[in-house]
Amino acid sequence: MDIKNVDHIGIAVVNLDEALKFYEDVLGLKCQGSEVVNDQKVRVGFLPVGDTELELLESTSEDGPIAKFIEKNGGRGGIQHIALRVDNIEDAIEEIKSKGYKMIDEKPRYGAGNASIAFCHPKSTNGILIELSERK
Ligand SMILES: C[C@@H](C(=O)O)C(=O)SCCNC(=O)CCNC(=O)[C@H](O)C(C)(C)COP(=O)(O)OP(=O)(O)OC[C@H]1O[C@@H](n2cnc3c(N)ncnc32)[C@H](O)[C@@H]1OP(=O)(O)O
Ligand SMILES: [Co+2]
Repeated sequence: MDIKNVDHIGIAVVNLDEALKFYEDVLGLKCQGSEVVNDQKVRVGFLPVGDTELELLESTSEDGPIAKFIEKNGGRGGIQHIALRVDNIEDAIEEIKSKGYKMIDEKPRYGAGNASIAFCHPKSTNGILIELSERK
């Protein structure tokens, strides 16, 4: 598998606009717009940092993965996943499965900014939720 770089770090936040005050006004990062990804029940804000990005994720639904993460985390946000950029996501999924590890997504799904994404199960990754991301 050819991992290019850390595509982004996914950070769950209770409220995106509120969280951006710290990341923009204090850290001086710039949010390059936001997007609702209905498939994941999230509203996403991207803040580039060098050759990677912080992905701030606010839940758009009480039963989405970000809402569940925040609930289990005592009502606070936190680092929810790390996304690695791959060349060919179908090949990456097949390689992980063929080596006996578990994918949450066995087929690529829509990701923010029109990426193709798939999550590996935390049980297969020593407790980290890893997202594979291929950008066109
Ligand atoms: C927009 C897009 C993009 O980049 O383009 C995104 O990123 S969307 C980002 C949001 N979307 C996603 O996260 C989609 C993929 N995630 C999921 O399918 C789910 O959140 C799971 C990861 C399967 C967890 O589901 P759920 O909380 O219902 O299950 P569960 O409570 O039974 O958890 C199963 C086990 O995984 C662990 N677990 C749960 N969430 C975790 C996380 N974020 N990092 C590490 N471990 C985690 C739990 O502690 C538990 O371990 P124990 O069994 O040991 O207690
Ligand atoms: Co992500």
